[in-house]
Amino acid sequence: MTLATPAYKRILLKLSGEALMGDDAFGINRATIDRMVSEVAEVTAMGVEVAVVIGGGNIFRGVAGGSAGMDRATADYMGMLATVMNALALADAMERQGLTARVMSAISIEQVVEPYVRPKALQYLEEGKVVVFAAGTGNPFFTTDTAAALRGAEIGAELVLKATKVDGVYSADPHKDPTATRYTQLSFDEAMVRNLGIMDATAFALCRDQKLPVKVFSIIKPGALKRVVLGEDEGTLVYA
Ligand SMILES: Nc1ncnc2c1ncn2[C@@H]1O[C@H](COP(=O)(O)OP(=O)(O)OP(=O)(O)O)[C@@H](O)[C@H]1O
Ligand SMILES: O=c1ccn([C@@H]2O[C@H](COP(=O)(O)O)[C@@H](O)[C@H]2O)c(=O)[nH]1
Repeated sequence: MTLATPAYKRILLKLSGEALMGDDAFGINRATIDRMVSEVAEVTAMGVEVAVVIGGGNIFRGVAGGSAGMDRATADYMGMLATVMNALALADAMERQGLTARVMSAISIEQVVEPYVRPKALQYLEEGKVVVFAAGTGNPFFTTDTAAALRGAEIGAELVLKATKVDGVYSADPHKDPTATRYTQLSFDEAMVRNLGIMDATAFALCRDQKLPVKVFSIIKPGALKRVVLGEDEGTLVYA
């Protein structure tokens, strides 16, 4: 049997918090998280080093708290703590499927998870452990997409994989505009000029400046993660 050769040695996978809900209205759907983890296990089995940034939209978004009258920075800290909960659930699901996972938090919460220390994260990746980065960038007014760009650049990932509920970048939000069409690829500048809301401008700009390509693909579609890692035609490539 010939084993497929991955196109990348080290990747940064951004998992949407909202995608963890599955068909539920809120929180973490057990079957959904287990299925996502089994897809991650498939690519680690190919020898790919995987770091994950997990979102928090299934639990809390600072912008929603802010618009409801809360202090925005306080609401953002709540959002970051939501990502810690998701990271713990994800690492737990990984361990139950035989992966070794380490959660590293950008906010100090040492009784719960270890702090983010870059050399330690690199060591874990070299040892074949999956590193789950929690608490985003550790700063309010940012997003976990920006955390994915930041950590991706820091660890020398070759690609940021944005795993989400849609199968790529569209000319408009496909959940709002049924006539929107999907791009196979486009540049960061095009994505920013056209104000495409799939990632925030800070994340796009950081990836562009660091020449770190982003692949947007569906985490709902079975096997899509593996196909992206194998360099096959899947989702949308955003390049510098
Ligand atoms: N041009 C576009 N192309 C594709 N999707 C778009 C576009 N504009 C907006 N979207 C929306 O962006 C969503 C994907 O973002 P997603 O919710 O995964 O990111 P997120 O907010 O970072 O995740 P989370 O906070 O849940 O972790 C899609 O579900 C889609 O509705
Ligand atoms: O660096 C960061 C990352 C996240 N936040 C807050 O957390 C929530 C959830 O993150 P998503 O990227 O929306 O999944 C976000 O709405 C922010 O409130 C942050 O402040 N800083």
